[in-house]
Amino acid sequence: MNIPVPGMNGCMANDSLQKTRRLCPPRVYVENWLSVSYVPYYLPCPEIFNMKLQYKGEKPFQPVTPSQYPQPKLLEQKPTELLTLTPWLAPIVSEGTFDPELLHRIYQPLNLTVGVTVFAVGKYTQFVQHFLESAEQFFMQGFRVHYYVFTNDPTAIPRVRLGSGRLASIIPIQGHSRWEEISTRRMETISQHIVERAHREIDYLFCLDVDMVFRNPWGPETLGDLVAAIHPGYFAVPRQQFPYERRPLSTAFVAGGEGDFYYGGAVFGGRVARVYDFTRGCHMGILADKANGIMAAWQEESHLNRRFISHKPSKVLSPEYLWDDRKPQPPSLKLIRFSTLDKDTDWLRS
Ligand SMILES: CC(=O)N[C@H]1[C@@H](OP(=O)(O)OP(=O)(O)OC[C@H]2O[C@@H](n3ccc(=O)[nH]c3=O)[C@H](O)[C@@H]2O)O[C@H](CO)[C@H](O)[C@@H]1O
Ligand SMILES: [Mn+2]
Repeated sequence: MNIPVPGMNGCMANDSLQKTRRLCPPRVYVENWLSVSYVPYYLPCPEIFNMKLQYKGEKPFQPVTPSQYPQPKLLEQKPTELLTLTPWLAPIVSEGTFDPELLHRIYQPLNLTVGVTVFAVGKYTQFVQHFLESAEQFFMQGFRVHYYVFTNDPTAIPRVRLGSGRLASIIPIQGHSRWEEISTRRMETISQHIVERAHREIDYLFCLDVDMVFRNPWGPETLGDLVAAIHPGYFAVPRQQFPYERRPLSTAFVAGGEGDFYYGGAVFGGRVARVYDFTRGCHMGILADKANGIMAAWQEESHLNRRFISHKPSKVLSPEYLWDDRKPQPPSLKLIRFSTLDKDTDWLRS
């Protein structure tokens, strides 16, 4: 009696594989009618090469969070001590939580190139010089850096002297009359730029606002798969008061008990492939909203916050990395690394 061995069925049963059939080894019958096959390791069994992994689509590799759990509070322990781990065990980076020299020695041999996208459309071109000069002083010192400056007016972008291993590309884009459109379109432009070009040129990418300035070192402690920064205005606020999009019609909708931190749209990043998925996902949400005639409360920042709830950042930057000059420095922040300038918003957006 011939008891088929499950693992061999594919090889033996396929009529089109007569040749293979001849190459399969004879079965050996042992006690209790157990059939055993001795299969040479390199037995040609061509159908295995036709077997493809069935990719199941996008599934976040992390706990999904419709569940209610207590809001993580950055100032949970003492008013001057920041939380250092999120509930999903991602580090929250702030001064004193890392050794900059050790991290430098760990990351330096990897020969990484870190990209930066920055948008300067219309009057916002005036921020580029200060942004780049301060970045040259403080951003990823000792690493290769590629700034991608997107603008509707390349002639208005100043030529800033860059250190060795650092370069800037000026990329022309279309301008839009409404500032909300300019800000929101960044998700689309960044994802396209990664596909068309940046994925070949950089390892990590940070996407930053231009109306900002670096004031202290920003180094490899910020590198991670997917990185978010806590917004300076909401780190001591109950989640119910976060300015999420609250209308269920929007794809950026966040329900009452949801949300970890309120993140700023001015700083996010990660490994280039992860930033691609992230910006593309946000862009899809923005497109769906457009089709439904709705603009989220804080434009792409609302979509970014929605996405970070279901696609948790692997690293969170404290407000040291996203401060606002219009606020006094609180005792909980030992230093300010990157901050929004006090700007004349009405004039800029007019
Ligand atoms: C600190 C922080 O998290 N800031 C966010 C916040 O307000 P902000 O007041 O910081 O927004 P903003 O005026 O800086 O605009 C965002 C960015 O878009 C670019 N831009 C905008 C308008 C324009 O005419 N030309 C131009 O180039 C520029 O790079 C600017 O930095 O909300 C915005 C969306 O509403 C974005 O999510 C910002 O990142
Ligand atoms: Mn800004």
